[in-house]
Amino acid sequence: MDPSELQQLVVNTLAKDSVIPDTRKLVIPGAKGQATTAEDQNAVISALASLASRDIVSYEQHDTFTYFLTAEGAQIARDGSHEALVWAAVPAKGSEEVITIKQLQDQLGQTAKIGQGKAFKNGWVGKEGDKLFKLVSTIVDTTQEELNEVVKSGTLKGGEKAIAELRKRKLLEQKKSLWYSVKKGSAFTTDLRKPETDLTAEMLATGSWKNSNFKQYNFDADGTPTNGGALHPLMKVREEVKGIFFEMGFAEMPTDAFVESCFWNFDALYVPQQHPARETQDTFYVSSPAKALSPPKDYIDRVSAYHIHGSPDGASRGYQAPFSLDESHRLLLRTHTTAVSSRMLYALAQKSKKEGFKPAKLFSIDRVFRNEAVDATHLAEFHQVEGVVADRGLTLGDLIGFMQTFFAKMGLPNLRFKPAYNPYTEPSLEIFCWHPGLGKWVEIGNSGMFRPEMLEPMGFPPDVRVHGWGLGLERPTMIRYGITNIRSLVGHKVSIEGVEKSPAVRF
Ligand SMILES: N[C@@H](Cc1ccccc1)C(=O)O
Repeated sequence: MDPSELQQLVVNTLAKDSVIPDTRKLVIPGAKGQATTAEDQNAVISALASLASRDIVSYEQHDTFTYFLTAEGAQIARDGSHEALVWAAVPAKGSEEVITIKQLQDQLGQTAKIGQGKAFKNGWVGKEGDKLFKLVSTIVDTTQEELNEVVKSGTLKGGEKAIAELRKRKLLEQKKSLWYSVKKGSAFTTDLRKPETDLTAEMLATGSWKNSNFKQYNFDADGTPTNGGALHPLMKVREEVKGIFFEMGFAEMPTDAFVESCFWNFDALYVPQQHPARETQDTFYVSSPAKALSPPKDYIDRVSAYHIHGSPDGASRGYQAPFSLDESHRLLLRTHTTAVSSRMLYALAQKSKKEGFKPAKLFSIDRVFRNEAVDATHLAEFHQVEGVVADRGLTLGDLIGFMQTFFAKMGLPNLRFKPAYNPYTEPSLEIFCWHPGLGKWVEIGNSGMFRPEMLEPMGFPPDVRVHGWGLGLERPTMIRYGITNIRSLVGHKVSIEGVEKSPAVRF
């Protein structure tokens, strides 16, 4: 039967009778008698499930065991039980006819063997010597009757014990079958047309809207996700960090030049030309173009003099090592954002010569490059956050105070500092924060007071001090999002879906 016809039959029956106590009794118009068989219940349940999903009906499932005959059972139902066949084969008492056990076995074979015992036990058959005779003139073959009842009704009125007995004798087999009782649902209707979801121009024109069944609005439905762009988690954290800098009165430095000269990346920062960090294992050098544009001549001369001899007043002795202009003009991928700070501080110093010194608070957040072995926590390119403050008479206390405020705003109120070495700062401090998740102090950044050997050649007034700090963007982001392998944050293994679903960050 067609599934939609079956659905219609169900609702029509409910409209008439208000309940269907047993779906096995559903009557199909035109067909006679019991309409749906045990097998039909599969079609019934799919029709009911579909109606119930629209609240048109509700139903309950029930189960019943039905029974059918084995081949031997079917034979007995037709011919009679073995014991009845034995009884039928032996003569009445006192008859002329005589049959011995042996003759009975020749005549009935297996049946004689199986049936004899029961025929004796039932008191149907007796024995004189080896001759058999009937003890009663009529018998009731219960086994045959029961089996025929099963054929007719699928079960036995005699109940479980009788059924168990027949199953033990392997005359019956049992099958579990399901059936259902059905009631009207909260949205009961006999109109099963699929509800319309759109009101069309055609419906209005033809007037068919008047008789249409419209689907209800579902105000609880989730909207379709919008197909817009999504910010990468790193960029979300960057926005938050930027917010902190702006809140603290910092201006953003331009960080668009990934390629820098050795001069701005190292020399201007008083990093000795013989420093191991300049070696190719740490720095990506650029081969083409081979040479950077020259920085202002007087400035490079002063930088060179400080590198070789130190300050004119003798307070610094410099590195007492050669300074190569060729080395200065090499190009590289910047290894830290302090390359940007050096350009900006130089520009600030030039401006103060003309206009007088004005304090400055500058920050940058952008990409840097290091020729490092890539592993779960290191990439060859990553992001640095850097803050630089220039003012008259700044002290180490100002730097520490600034960092405490800054990191507290990032949700890291617990800081510790450890003396460290940077060629361009003295003193230098490594920054550690307490990581409650890991239960230990983790290093998050590096900081210090920029050296006079760096600031004096730039041309700052002598009492101007500059301090700064830098940190990676990746580590706080990974901690924030619970990411343990950096390659699931950056690179070709990043899941776009993960990026789209990553929540916004609020420190
Ligand atoms: N440039 C340093 C960070 C730093 C910035 C400013 C001052 C001191 C240190 C680094 O790469 O780790």
